[in-house]
Amino acid sequence: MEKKEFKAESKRLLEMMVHSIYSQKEIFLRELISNASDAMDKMYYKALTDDTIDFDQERFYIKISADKDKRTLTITDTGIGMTKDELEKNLGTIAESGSLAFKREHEIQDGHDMIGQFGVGFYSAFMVAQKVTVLSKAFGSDEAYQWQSDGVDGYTIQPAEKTETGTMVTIQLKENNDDENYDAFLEEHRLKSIIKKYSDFIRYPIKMDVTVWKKKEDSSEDMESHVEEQTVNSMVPIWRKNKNELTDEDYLNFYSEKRYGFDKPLTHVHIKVDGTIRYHAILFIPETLPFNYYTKEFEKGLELYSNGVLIMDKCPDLLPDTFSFVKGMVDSEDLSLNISREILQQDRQLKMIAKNIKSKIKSELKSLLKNEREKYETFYQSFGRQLKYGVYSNFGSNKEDLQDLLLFYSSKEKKLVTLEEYVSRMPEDQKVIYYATGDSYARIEKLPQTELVADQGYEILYFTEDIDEFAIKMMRSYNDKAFQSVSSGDLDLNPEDEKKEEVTEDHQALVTEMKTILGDKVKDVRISKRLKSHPICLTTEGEVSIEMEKVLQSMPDQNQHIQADKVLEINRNHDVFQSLKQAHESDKDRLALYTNLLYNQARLIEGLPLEDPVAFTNDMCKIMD
Ligand SMILES: Nc1ncnc2c1ncn2[C@@H]1O[C@H](COP(=O)(O)OP(=O)(O)OP(=O)(O)O)[C@@H](O)[C@H]1O
Repeated sequence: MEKKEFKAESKRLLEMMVHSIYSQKEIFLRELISNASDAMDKMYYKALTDDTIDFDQERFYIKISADKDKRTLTITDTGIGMTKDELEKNLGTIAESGSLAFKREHEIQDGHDMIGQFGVGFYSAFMVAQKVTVLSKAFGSDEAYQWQSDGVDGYTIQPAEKTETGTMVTIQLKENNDDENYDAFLEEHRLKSIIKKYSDFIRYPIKMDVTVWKKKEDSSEDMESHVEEQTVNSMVPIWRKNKNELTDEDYLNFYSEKRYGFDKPLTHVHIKVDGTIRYHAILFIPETLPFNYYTKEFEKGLELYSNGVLIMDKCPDLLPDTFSFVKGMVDSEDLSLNISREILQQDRQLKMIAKNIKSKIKSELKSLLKNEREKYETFYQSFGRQLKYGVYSNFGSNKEDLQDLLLFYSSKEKKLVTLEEYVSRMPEDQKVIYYATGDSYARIEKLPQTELVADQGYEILYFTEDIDEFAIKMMRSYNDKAFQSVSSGDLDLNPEDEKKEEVTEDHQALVTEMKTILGDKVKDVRISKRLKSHPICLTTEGEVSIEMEKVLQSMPDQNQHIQADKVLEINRNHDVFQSLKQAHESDKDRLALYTNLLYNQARLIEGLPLEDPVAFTNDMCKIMD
């Protein structure tokens, strides 16, 4: 059977390429600079095996020049150049990568810096060019050739003059239109910023003629400008340097140059991994919350580089949501890029890097907590809430990872403590970790429910953030010690005393009557086992606490109907109890008045709104009569 070859309509293919592969026009410059860098790398590799070649670093550079009158942009390199055949083969065939062939021929393993592999990057020039001219003289050849194309009707190759070995790519820009101002690619600052963004760490100098302003020599006020050639890229990426060569200031400068944030980072982690997957990374833990952190506008992610060339501004897959505050970058030689270098082909490598990064961040935070407590607390003020969300989200699947990073205010220590510190101080007879919730430390401090627990000598953790209790309910326990709210369930404080003071039938009749008066407002009315000097308090039964009810009711969705099952607890040792008893025996209206008043007072103590403020004030007036 005769086998036929596929045919491709090259014109259509080129058109598709130019218009559908890349999402941004400016990346044409990244592609041409990468080609120039590859061409110089090839000289370097040749020199490794050929003693007659002297690889003098000084001679290798890339020059970008713009001509505003002619509307051309030229990218010149002093690399290996191309012969007539190579021009034909590499630039005349889409998807032919001379660089990939070179790597194979010289048995260069992946990850040895050369960038090109797909054989398409060059054509991205046609996104901005109406005509591209390539003038090239190959290493070891006396002849130079000019390749030219308008990207539609094929290309021409003809002999040309060129003294130096290397390549000059000249782009004749398209005419400006309503959608695009192509002239912008001739502006010094635009060119500089594109180079800085994508090609800052190309290993060869990228030179440009730059306008510099300085004071005139004869006058102190007037300024004059002159043009000088400057290298605009940093060349050696800081992440490839050894940690001991770098100072804290270097990292700080990198943070602000990269505009990761306006604050100063609290700390950084510099990672070099040389295992199954190789990568470098610099991660920063910021000090302050970005202003848009809890809005839809905030995008998490790290910069992703492949061999020093920027691939993605913010790669979200590199950071777990819990650590979305981390800033920084990753550079890997082992990524499988897709043809546009905008997406990754495989996420297996990325997943491996992300997993590794997650554990590095965790251990950095742990060491900050252990060794630089003050710094950690600064961090925690900004991002503690995020860690608690991390404990709560995904059905608590990250709780083990995060529980030792949490801090809560302690009733005893009067400062933030870890759960480990709390548990290590627990007296032997204390079975559970006590906590109390409220709007502020001062308010919790005064909660009637905390009194007996504190009297017993037990420490109470104060929860003031809406997420606190949700996170803790997800954890359930820490080191086998369950969390216990001072406002719910049986506190099991004085089992001996309780036995002595059984609830009498009279007491039971009183609270049953009070429950009838309050109706559905409460689940129950009970004689309290947790009150000491206060007459009443509200506690809850079941999973939803009063603080959780407040949070759920403030949300604009279907959770508004969720309510805590409230229990009004009465202190039988308080004088008020005697008044209640008397009213129960002789004056049912008075009992109703007292019951409603006490219930409303208990709501106020919990920071709950009064259901009927007018009725409450009327009740107050009645008892003054
Ligand atoms: N400045 C240059 N000097 C020497 N050779 C070049 C130059 N620019 C392009 N080439 C040759 O042309 C080939 C095709 O370039 P092109 O940019 O289309 O693809 P690539 O760089 O190989 O791969 P990728 O699409 O991944 O960038 C290169 O592989 C290289 O052999």
